[in-house]
Amino acid sequence: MTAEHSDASTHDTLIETRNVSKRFGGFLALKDISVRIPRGKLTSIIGPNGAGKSTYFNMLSGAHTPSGGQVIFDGQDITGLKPHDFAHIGIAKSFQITNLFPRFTALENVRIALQAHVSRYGLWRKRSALAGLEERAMDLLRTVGLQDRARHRAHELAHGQQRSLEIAVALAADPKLLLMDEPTAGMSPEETRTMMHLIRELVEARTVVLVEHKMKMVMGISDRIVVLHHGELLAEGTPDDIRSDEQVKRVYLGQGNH
Ligand SMILES: Nc1ncnc2c1ncn2[C@@H]1O[C@H](COP(=O)(O)OP(=O)(O)OP(=O)(O)O)[C@@H](O)[C@H]1O
Repeated sequence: MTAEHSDASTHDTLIETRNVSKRFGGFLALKDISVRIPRGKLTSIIGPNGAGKSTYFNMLSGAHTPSGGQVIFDGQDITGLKPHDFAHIGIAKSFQITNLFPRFTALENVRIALQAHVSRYGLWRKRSALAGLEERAMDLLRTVGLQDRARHRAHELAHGQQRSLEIAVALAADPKLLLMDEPTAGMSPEETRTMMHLIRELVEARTVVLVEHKMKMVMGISDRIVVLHHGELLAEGTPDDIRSDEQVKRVYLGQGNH
């Protein structure tokens, strides 16, 4: 199924790439990718190794500037904006690489992130904005299921809990779009289940895009799936569309991860 044939055009689009390409020297890593990511849904980007998933993710997060094409967010052309501007307009990302302060408690990590968000907008002048930070930090810890770990230092938390804490830190900026790069990487089956459940809960209030290797996992929780292959858009649609797509079957056949 291609972008033209999908029903994505009937959704309310939050972010969209129009004919986006990315060149690294002489190598074209992404070719004319046109995709609409619907608001309030979970969209997963999948594809075999080297398909261009990370490159595409980096386009959505602002880490890379497209070599061609446009990125439209909430109706505005944001192509070429600086990475920190992406954060300002409501795009947050949660990485595999930890960005926590390991010796600070879980609560302190989230409070610092909230404080950074509040001061960025000059809201610190309002005393009420600062006064509520601790409570809001606790609320965010509750959202990610870490309320019982608030006073634990980040480095004392289990791997899965650290990933959940990173999500709380990302949510501190109250993003419209949350981008997640392999949120269950290195997790135990139990931690993976908890994280999948959390991601589904997050989608109730915002738009989430994730890049994931685990095909089974994304099939179970995603509203929409984008499949990349050799830098091209191979297929796009609901998990059922993707499961029955002949081209996708061919690409994944024999890989043992479907
Ligand atoms: N900075 C770069 N310079 C040169 N080539 C790059 C760069 N980043 C990515 N590539 C190439 O672009 C292609 C797509 O890479 P990308 O990391 O986006 O794929 P991926 O689908 O995320 O792969 P994986 O599943 O292995 O992480 C690969 O062939 C990679 O070698």
